[in-house]
This record gives sequence, C-alpha cells and structure tokens, in this order.
Amino acid sequence: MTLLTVHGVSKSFRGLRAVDDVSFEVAEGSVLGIIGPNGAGKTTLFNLVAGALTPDSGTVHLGGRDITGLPPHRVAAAGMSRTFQLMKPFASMSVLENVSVAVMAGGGSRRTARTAAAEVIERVALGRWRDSRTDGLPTAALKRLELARALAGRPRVLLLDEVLAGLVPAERAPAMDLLEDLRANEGTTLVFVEHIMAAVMRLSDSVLVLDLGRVLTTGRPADVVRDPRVIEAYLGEEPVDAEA
Ligand SMILES: Nc1ncnc2c1ncn2[C@@H]1O[C@H](COP(=O)(O)OP(=O)(O)OP(=O)(O)O)[C@@H](O)[C@H]1O
Repeated sequence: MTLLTVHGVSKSFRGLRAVDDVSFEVAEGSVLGIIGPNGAGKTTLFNLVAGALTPDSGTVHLGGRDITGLPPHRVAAAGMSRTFQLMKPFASMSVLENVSVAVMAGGGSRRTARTAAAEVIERVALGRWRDSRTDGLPTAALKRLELARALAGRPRVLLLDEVLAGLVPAERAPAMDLLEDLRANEGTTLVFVEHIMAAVMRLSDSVLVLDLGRVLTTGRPADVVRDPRVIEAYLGEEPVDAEA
C-alpha cells in the first residue's frame, strides 16, 4: 500500500528552481534512498514534504490525506517526522529531558512522556547517556538523540537527513542495523537522504536520484548505480564504494 505520495512538487528561491516537478511514491514499510550532488535539492525536498516549506505547486499525501502546506507539528501529528542534518538539541538539558520534550510536543503529560522517552532512548541504544547533558555528547550519540527525538511521536514515516554523516566507519554499521531493525520490527517507512553509497545500497528498496532539482531516475539500487546518467551526474568515474 502506498503511504506517502509526492506529486509534482516545485519550489523556487528567487528564480532558482531548487525542486522542479518532483513526484514519487513510498510503499508502507519500505525504504527509499534519495541521492544527488550537492545543491540537487534534497534538503529542500525534505522541507517540502515535512512542512518546513510550502511548495509553489504540487501535493503531498500521507496515508491518503492531503498534508500539503501543513506546518511541521501537524505533519508530525499526521504520522511523519524528520531528523535534521544540523542537530540542535537543548544543550543544558539531559538526553531524557530532550526526548521527553519531543514526546510532549505530540501530546501527553510530563510523567507519561518520561516513560515513553525512556523507552525510545533504550530503543536507539542511548541508555548510557540518558542522564547526560547533550552539550558533552559525541557525534554518534547526538545522531542517535536526533533519531530518538524524531521517533518520539511514533511516526509511520521517518525522514532521515544524512544520519550517517559525521560517523566514523565503525559507527556506521550499528547505525544502519538500527534503521533496518526499525523497519523490520516496527514497520516504520523510511525515506533517507544520504551521501554514503554503501548505506544507500544496503538499506534502500528503491533509490531516487535528484539532479538540478529534478528526478534524474528512480529504481532498484543495483540498477541506479549502473545508470550512465547517474554515474555522470553524481558518482563520477569511481566504482561504487562498498565499504560501510
Ligand atoms: N532558503 C534558500 N534560499 C535561497 N536558495 C536556497 C535556499 N535553500 C536552498 N537554496 C538553493 O536551492 C538549491 C538546492 O539546495 P538544497 O540544500 O536543497 O540541496 P541539497 O541537495 O540538499 O544539497 P546538499 O547535498 O549540499 O545538502 C541550492 O542551489 C541552494 O543554494
């Protein structure tokens, strides 16, 4: 069943078409990877889908409901959350308090929020940092906190903006395991923007390639990385790096 349908969305910034007539569908429980060169429009597309920006044209439907132009908190209430490339947790608060705030944003009392937050924190293996202030956290833990905050609202669709960036290779495999586990055990539908091709190859059911704001192609990962247009626009002449 199709859960997320993006139809013909466009967005211009002072004449520059950052996203130009982009359409795609994501089936419930599946994983879509979005790749493309710097400036291709990936983050803008996320902002359009998650409600941070309103499209100039086009529509976004979640579970059959038109959510085009809804603000982010209403998109989250409708079942779709996102992570940010630049993480901005409340520095002076603990991990538990940060995730509790995210739970409360979706409704619920302070007491039930702490219980729900503690569960999410265990879910993303952040337990040892639970009571630590977030300004002292290493990058890998901050990334997990960002994921925990997005998961706090129990989304059906999770939009992940470069959650592996900044992790050393040894930290990437456990992060990918976590994403696979979310999908396998909770049926969470994932849409992720990622530059690390090994992750795109491992996690995605299908891959959408953006270039100059437009969809260059979409298909199975193994087919997309062999597409000469993708190699020219994005991957270069180098063979795809399979190291995670
Ligand atoms: N708020 C804005 N105002 C003006 N131009 C913008 C704005 N946001 C994005 N752009 C421009 O839109 C284009 C697409 O940017 P976007 O950040 O969406 O690309 P991206 O694919 O996410 O890039 P990266 O991989 O570097 O994160 C770029 O040319 C960018 O300069």
